Parts: sequence; C-alpha cells; structure tokens
Amino acid sequence: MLEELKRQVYEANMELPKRGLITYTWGNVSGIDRETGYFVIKPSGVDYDKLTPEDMVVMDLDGNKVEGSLRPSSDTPTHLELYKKYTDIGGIVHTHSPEATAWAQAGRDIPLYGTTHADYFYGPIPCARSLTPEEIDEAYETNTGRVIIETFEKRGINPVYTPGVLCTNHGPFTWGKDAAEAVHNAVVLEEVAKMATKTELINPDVKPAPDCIRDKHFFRKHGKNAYYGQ
Ligand SMILES: O=C(CO)[C@@H](O)[C@H](O)COP(=O)(O)O
Repeated sequence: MLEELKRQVYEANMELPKRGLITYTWGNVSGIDRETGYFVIKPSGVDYDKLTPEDMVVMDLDGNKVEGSLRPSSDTPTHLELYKKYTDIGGIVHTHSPEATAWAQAGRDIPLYGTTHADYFYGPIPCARSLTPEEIDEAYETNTGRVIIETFEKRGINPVYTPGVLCTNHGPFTWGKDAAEAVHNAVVLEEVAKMATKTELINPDVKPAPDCIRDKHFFRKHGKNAYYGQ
C-alpha cells in the first residue's frame, strides 16, 4: 500500500546523506497520506546505503504498524504527535545535523539575523525545553513531540510559518507540506544555524534583524495565505 508515498519518503530520506545532514542512521523522514491517515517512515537503525522504498514502514495515527517487516524509526512517536496536532503538516524530518544540534545542545533559539533565515522561518527558530526526568522515563519520543507543541503554543508561534524546532539535548525537527519540503527546510535550518554561529563569533554583540526584514522576506516568498496551500 501507499507505494508512491513510500517512494517519496524513501527519496526524501536518501537526500539527507546527500546533503550532509546525517552520519550513520542519525535521522529520519516521514510523510503522511491525510486521506487514509496513514504515515510512512524510515525503518529504525538501517544504514542509508541499504535502504529501499520497500523498507519503509506504514503507521496509523494510533501508533500501530499497518505494514512493514522492519521496526519504525525510534522517533516515530514524535512524528505521530506532530501529525495528530498539525493537520497542515505533510512531512517531517529529524536529524542530528551538527550545526543545528549544537544550538539545540546549547538550549538556544537561533535568532533571525538575516534574509536567508527570514525566507524560510518567520522569526527565531525556537528551542524546546529539555524534558524532565519523569518525561524522559515515561515516553521520551512522545514527550518530545508534546514539548514541541507546548513550545509553539506557549510562545504563540505558527508552525506553518516556522517549520522547524530545536529540541534541547537532542536536535532539530523540521516539517513541510510533504517530505521533500521538510528535507528542504532541514537543509536550510542547518545552513542558517551555521551562519548564526559565525555571525555571533564575528560580532558577539550582534542584534537580530528588524521585523521589517522578517515580514518583507517571508511574506514575499510565501505570501500571507499561500503557505501550505492555505
Ligand atoms: O536520537 C536518536 C537516538 O538517540 C534517533 O534520532 C536516532 O538517531 C535515529 O534513530 P532511527 O530513526 O534509526 O530509529
């Protein structure tokens, strides 16, 4: 089932090593078919050079495996929480890309310092709080998804306009209208993280760009209602 979605998700997963975003199996991509409510995700722990479209695992929104001989990614519960909450999201990526993961480990938002950032993210890329020991022991990946949602709700951030987040002590998650766009946003997030690190090294007193740069660049590229087909 969902052979075309499996192919799209497979190809999106294979883009991660091509773009230098992952080492070994440190990452995963999924995509959802909103008609069936099933989503397709990379299997856990499989080397990327051994992956095939047939290896992709099909899950339902109750967290049950619908099809697939392999175990779904260990981050599947995080993808699941985000798909259940945000019906505009069609694809999700998680990586341990080094620049973005360094900001996540530092527990810092990535400030909006320039137009490259503003073209894709309407404001700082938020860093979700670390999980409590109880949350980690209870259900690490599920609670990672819930803390992402908590971060966006508490800070009034629109996940359609800011399609990415850093998870403290872990790494970045990005999303988009489909798996390919989620990967595109993951690549941009890593580049923006790299630029921000260098920006602060060059000028430790640097201030975020004015809101007019954010507004002009983001909405020029995405429009107020064009994002995700809204
Ligand atoms: O953070 C972790 C493990 O600590 C995960 O994100 C893995 O890096 C990816 O695992 P699989 O997708 O292969 O299960």
